[in-house]
Amino acid sequence: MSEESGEKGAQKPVVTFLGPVASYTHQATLSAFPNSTHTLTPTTTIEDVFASVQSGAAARGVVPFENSSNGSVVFTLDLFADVQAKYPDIVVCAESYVPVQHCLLGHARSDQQHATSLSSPGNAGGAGRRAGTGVIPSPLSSGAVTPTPSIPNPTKPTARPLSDLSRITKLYSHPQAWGQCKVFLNTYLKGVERQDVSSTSRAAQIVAEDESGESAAVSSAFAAEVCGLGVLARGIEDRVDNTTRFLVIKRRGDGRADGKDGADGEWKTLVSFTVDHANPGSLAHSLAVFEKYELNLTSINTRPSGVENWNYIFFVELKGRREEGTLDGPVNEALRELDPVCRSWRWLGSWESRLPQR
Ligand SMILES: O=C(O)C(=O)C[C@]1(C(=O)O)C=C[C@@H](O)C=C1
Repeated sequence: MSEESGEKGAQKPVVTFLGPVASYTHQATLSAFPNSTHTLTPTTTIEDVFASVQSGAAARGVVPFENSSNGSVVFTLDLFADVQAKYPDIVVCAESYVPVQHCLLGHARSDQQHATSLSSPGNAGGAGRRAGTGVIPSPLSSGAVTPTPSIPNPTKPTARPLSDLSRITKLYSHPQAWGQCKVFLNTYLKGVERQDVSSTSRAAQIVAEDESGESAAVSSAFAAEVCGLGVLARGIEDRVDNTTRFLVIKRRGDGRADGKDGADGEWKTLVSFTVDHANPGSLAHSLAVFEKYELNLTSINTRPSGVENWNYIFFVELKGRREEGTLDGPVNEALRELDPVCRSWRWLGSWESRLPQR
């Protein structure tokens, strides 16, 4: 992403992001839009980000799109699907990859309390608050995981608790985070109730407000600092290379794409389309137009169409660029040929790839 997005003038351009502050989305936003040149405004939901950009209240918005181990952020895909036509002008103009290292945050116990709890007979015997749930008491455990039907081949968690977790009865996080920390959570906090909230930093805020000490959040070390929480475990994600891709959105026609014009960098394009499911070959014919113009499809996602059960909207990402305001180039050619073979389609933006080169 470049810093060139947003309007010029006396006022700093507004960039909205999924907040509150200290979310991973905030980190992605800071990496692209410094505070010194932009007004960064947190919103409560991903939909709020779309709404503020669509209305023009914000010049740019930053939303999570996909995680390397847990897949697509379906909330964002559904907003791009835009069944109610609320966000017709939203297009993607940049992307950012952020390494995500999750922590378990809570109220750290005093040394005295901690020592007492670790030496209590309940914990030494593996019982304690979650007796019978198969929880391995921490931090005395071996870190081994018992196979379950959902995890037939478990790996050991790489992280170990830094504090006693036996009093934790409720976990808060964004739903995307659970799937990124399966091994740690199933090992040390199996059976503990999980509450989905709007973001990982919101989870940290809620836990900070709960002085009982019985709740914990899957969130970031940054959020621990901002909310004054302790880090009960660090690096609890299943994979050390856990990374989330964020997209920057803008209104169509609002300035050029946030890349360097004329740069040799690789470009990506996102297109959505629906097909007539009763017509054999309609999906295959739709995909074939991209092959005809040698456009390399790098991903396909589907979501329920929202119109009729068992009908889908397809999202394809491809290598290539459609410049706003032109009708030339292979992406435009392919879209022209897509038109008669699909039911509906929408160009959702072209931007310069920021995928780190290996
Ligand atoms: O930005 C945040 O903190 C979020 O809660 C969102 C989100 C996501 O939806 O992917 C961002 C990064 C992590 O992958 C987990 C959650």
